[in-house]
Amino acid sequence: MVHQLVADGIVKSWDLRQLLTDCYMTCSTGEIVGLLGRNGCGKSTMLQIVFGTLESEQCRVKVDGQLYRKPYKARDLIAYLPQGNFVPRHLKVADLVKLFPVSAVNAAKFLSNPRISQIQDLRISELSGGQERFVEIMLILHSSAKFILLDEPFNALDPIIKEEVIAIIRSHTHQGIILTDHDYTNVLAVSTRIMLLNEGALKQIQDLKELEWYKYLPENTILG
Ligand SMILES: Nc1ncnc2c1ncn2[C@@H]1O[C@H](COP(=O)(O)OP(=O)(O)OP(=O)(O)O)[C@@H](O)[C@H]1O
Repeated sequence: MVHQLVADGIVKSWDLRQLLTDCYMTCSTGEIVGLLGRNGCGKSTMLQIVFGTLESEQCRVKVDGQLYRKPYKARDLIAYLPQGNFVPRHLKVADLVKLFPVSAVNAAKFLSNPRISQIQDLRISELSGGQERFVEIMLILHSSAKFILLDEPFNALDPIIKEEVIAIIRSHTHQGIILTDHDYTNVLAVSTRIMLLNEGALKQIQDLKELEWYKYLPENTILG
């Protein structure tokens, strides 16, 4: 069964500046929605509002028509990888699956990943920045949630690991994924649909040339 998340009428201001002006975002399971936009345009803000941890002037988040006021509190609904590191640093990698909502099957999959199994007995504080980010991405992707929000998943990862993460994200077709990252080439590579947050409005990108028209990319970046 395909599930659909709709975040409707997102309005958010900081002080006198209206950052998000009536944005409408959808994501179905099986989709990977790439959210692009310039620095400071409000991508992280939008993801936190959809997750439910940041208050907004207005936003209705519905999944399959049911309204959720605090989506993050609903069981198996939505998981969020924040921009900064979030796992407790004193814990061992193998113990994380006991703390986060991960099913037994998914815990086994998480631990059987070759990169994870190599470091499973180490504490988070003993990992490199890239290893820590990889662990966090894998943990969130292996949650039981129907929808996954990923804020800068490729940050700190080297090219080979980025490729692996792209393959893992693509394989999670039972979930709906919304991701944002400054590494736009990887966002374009992994996404099945692209949205651009531009001057407070969310634009559906049909033709990648539009990313130049909205001045997100320099002219002639997209060939053809
Ligand atoms: N707690 C806050 N108080 C005031 N302004 C804030 C707060 N949090 C974020 N902002 C402002 O909201 C704007 C959007 O921030 P946000 O982090 O959502 O942007 P972003 O598109 O994710 O940026 P980046 O691509 O640089 O990560 C920024 O101008 C930021 O200064």
